[in-house]
Amino acid sequence: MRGGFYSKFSREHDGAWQSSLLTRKNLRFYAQLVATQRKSLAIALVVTLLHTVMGLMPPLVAQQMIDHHILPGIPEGMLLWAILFFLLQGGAWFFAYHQRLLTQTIGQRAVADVRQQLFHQLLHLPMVFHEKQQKGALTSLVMNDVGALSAAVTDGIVGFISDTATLLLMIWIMYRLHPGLTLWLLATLPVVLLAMALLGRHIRQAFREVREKMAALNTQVEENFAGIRVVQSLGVQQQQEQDFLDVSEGNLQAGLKAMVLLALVFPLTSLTTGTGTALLLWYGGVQVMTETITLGIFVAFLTYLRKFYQPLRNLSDLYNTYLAALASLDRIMTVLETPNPLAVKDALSPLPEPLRGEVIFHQVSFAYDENQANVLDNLSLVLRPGERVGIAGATGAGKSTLAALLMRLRDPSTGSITLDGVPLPQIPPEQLHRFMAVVPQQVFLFSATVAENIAFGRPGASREAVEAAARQAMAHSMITSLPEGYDTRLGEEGAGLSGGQRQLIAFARALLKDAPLLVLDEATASMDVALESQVQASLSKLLENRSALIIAHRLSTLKQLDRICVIEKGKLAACGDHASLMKSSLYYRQLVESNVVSSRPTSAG
Ligand SMILES: Nc1ncnc2c1ncn2[C@@H]1O[C@H](COP(=O)(O)OP(=O)(O)OP(=O)(O)O)[C@@H](O)[C@H]1O
Repeated sequence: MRGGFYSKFSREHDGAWQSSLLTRKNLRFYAQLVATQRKSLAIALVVTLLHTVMGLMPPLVAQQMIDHHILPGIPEGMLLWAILFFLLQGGAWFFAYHQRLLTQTIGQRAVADVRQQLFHQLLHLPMVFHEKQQKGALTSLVMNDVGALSAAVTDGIVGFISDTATLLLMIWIMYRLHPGLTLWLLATLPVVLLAMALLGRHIRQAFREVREKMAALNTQVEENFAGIRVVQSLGVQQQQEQDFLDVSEGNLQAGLKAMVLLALVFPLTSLTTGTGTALLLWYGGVQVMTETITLGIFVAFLTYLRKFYQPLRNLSDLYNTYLAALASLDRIMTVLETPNPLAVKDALSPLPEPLRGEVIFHQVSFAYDENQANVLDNLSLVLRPGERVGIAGATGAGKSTLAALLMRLRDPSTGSITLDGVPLPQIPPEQLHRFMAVVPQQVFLFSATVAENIAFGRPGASREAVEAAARQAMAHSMITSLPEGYDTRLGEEGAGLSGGQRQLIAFARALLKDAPLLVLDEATASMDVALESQVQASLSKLLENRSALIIAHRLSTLKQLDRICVIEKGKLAACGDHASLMKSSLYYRQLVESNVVSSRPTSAG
């Protein structure tokens, strides 16, 4: 229940994080992120430079006041200098405020864009991708990793320029004031940089560990809640709690380690500022006494010194933030760049409307994994327009897989499936999915109202349309008996409804979609006998003017259909109506005799 996708990415990344700091790929991605906001970025940069310059002027004004007015005792003009000091300081604050607003806006917009891109990609990546991922890790990717990227984009670009400019300008001003004193101060720099680099490295590692543990914790929480029925019914809460405690402890320890290291940053900076100040007081003080420098210059230096280490610390923080983001960026890029084998292949050829609706499976073979045996084997089947075809077969014969291929949740390994002569991969997905409505074996309902769940396949459908579909699906009386009828809010994954009730809602959902082809995969399997009989009775009406592919075990369902096709171990064994199959297909006869295809109410679907 742990690690998986997320930690896999972390491990892959471990050896690479230092070298991949500024790869062209990463830079291109950052550039793309802010490409739509070039104007805001340019304004932010101008504002940043104004803030930098204005912020560094006041000590020079103070120096002028001390050296040219206070020490010689000339009060005239002092007020003007004081006003200038105030204006510069006020201007610096004004621009600092706007710089923050602008950079936050740019960063948050960029992050919202990435989140959107990721969500889009994840919604479109094929089942084979999702089956290999843990939901918690994907949630962590969309939330935490994108969040880590946010800091790098928000503070990164403008922050880097602002701090570098501040540092360089400050050194230049100080050098102009007194080169000797400046070089004296700069001499302390290598020690400070080395200390910061060493500490930074450990902090980065600690934070990476925190994020990995967090992802594992996320996965564990999500899986336990998603599988709460299993956990409770097996009575394994204690074991799960213990597992949680272990991961949580790991997370705590990693967090504490990171905090201890972070706590060292402030004393370290204070120590370096203190050392610098002590040196300046001693060396600079002597210079003042020997009149090598003026008191004004000395005071200006002291003021600059207080500001000197801040941009350095910012740059080091920024470096950490960027590296932290890099680990996330890697994971995000890997998902964004995962090729989608189900993507529309060649040039799209929108089907001429109205569709005839002929579906042809031509020599279709399919295996879930390259190394596994074919689940469908050279299967050819034609669904004529308006035809209702039943699919029968033993458990595991490949019936649901056939439906999944038709819905293009997966593509055949070999062979093709065409709709009106056009291969499915060339049909725009919206058009393909408008063509069919599905009632799957395992119904998924969202934590929304019953009405919203029914309207899921046709957003914006009116309440009347929703109710009409529910009536058609025999779901109306069940829904009106719920506490708030159609407005009853369901729990996550439809909690609060029985399996049969969920299937009724899925039926209504499919009918509201009003698609020309209805795919039912054991759609009545969870209903009780009475309800199922009602749905059965109205099935032929439901199927009026529609083609249908109906996977069923129930003889009464299959008998209503135009044709029954029997699948035996992934191969098409026979097709025909019930009577002819009983005569011609030994396998079908066996299915009926062994009650796999059954008229008894206990059988599924
Ligand atoms: N996601 C998957 N990954 C790997 N193998 C799978 C997957 N889904 C199904 N299979 C395998 O493919 C085979 C056919 O499964 P499928 O669900 O199509 O059978 P079915 O005929 O619909 O069975 P049932 O009547 O029990 O629903 C089974 O052996 C099953 O184990």
